[in-house]
Amino acid sequence: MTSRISRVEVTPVAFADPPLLNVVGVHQPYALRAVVEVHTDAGSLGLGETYAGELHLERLRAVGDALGGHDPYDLHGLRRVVVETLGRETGGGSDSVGGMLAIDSAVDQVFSPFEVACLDLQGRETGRPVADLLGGAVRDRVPFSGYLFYKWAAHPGQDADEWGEALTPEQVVAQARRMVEGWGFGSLKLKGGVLPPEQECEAVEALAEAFPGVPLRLDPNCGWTVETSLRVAERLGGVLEYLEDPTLGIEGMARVRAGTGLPLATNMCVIAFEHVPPAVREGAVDVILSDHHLWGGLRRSTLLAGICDTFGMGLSMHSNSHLGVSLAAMTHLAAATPNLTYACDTHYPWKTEDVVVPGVLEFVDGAVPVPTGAGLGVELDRDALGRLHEQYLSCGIRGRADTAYMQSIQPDFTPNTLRW
Ligand SMILES: O=C([O-])C(=O)C[C@H](O)[C@@H](O)C(=O)[O-]
Repeated sequence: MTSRISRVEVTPVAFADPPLLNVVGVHQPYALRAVVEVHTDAGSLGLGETYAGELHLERLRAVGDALGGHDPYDLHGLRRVVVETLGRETGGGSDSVGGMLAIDSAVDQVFSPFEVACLDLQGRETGRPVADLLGGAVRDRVPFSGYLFYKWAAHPGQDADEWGEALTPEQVVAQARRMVEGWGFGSLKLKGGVLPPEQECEAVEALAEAFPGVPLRLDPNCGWTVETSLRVAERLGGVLEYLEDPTLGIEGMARVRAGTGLPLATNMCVIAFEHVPPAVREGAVDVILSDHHLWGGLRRSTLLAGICDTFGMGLSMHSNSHLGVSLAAMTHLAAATPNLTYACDTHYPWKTEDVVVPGVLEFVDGAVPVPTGAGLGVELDRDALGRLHEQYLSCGIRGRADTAYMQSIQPDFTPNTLRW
């Protein structure tokens, strides 16, 4: 008998997050995620993880309510349920709302954790890892990049965290050393857009000197004008493997790319399939950072990989603060993506709490061995899930607000987008 979805649980959680600085402000003391559980009448379970802003949670719950009786192997039907449910909610009708990027991208973001959960469930029922359901693993370990941030020593009113302050090139190098020694990362990415570009160039040059031969990336999240981007590209041309989102928009990125031989990467001007044709036409980017949370799940991310292959573009992977269910999904996806040409981003080393039972997702030489168990290969730690849910209820944070949080500390702060 075919199993049917009998129950969906959506549990928002909050986990401690250090004061990591970026172009729009600083991370709040807690990052939010939602854990999605899909249960069937046959007693099977599948897990997904996603963002946990309030509107997103509402949408997840609405879809969860609509999924009773659905076949967890029918992923096209699952997408139809998401489209119909969100369409009802917004007054829009179907997936072909074209130019309405907001609803298109909401469909992808809401669909993603349910698709991951259904694939996890299918894998558990068939005894196969999720990578096998995506075409099979082409690698048994997935390399990740050490993700460096400028940061304060502590959130206001708290004791210094174990990482300490990182505002100078020396402190950034010390942070990198800790990442490399602790996790074995073989490439490093610095989140920029925080300090004037000359200072960020000095930090990258210090990294190059401290870690000769290690591929480096700098990502100012559109903090710079085209002219500044070109100046930085010239200065760091011999040091970076790619420069990520130096400036705003497809047109701006195309102008930078026309003036430099340094590869340009993005997770900001190409974040949906409809952005690919103009980006290709304009010659805006060399590398796309995929993200299954944003691009509509694991199978659509493999579609994106095919498109990158077709157009000779490189493929890397983006991350936001996340927990173990997401890391497992990212790892299976990367394992089953032959043309993943760069080490993936991950925020994982920055978290001190998780919802999965430890032991499966251990970094070895900067890579995560692909879990070999059925499905995603990770199990929920129900005590931890309960604890982090309580933390969500008590922390008062209900959405990501890096700028507002920064302004509560530095009232005259405005985002650094195109500042320099
Ligand atoms: O590569 C990126 O743009 C990111 O990783 C986005 C994240 O939100 C990052 O900026 C952060 O965690 O502050």
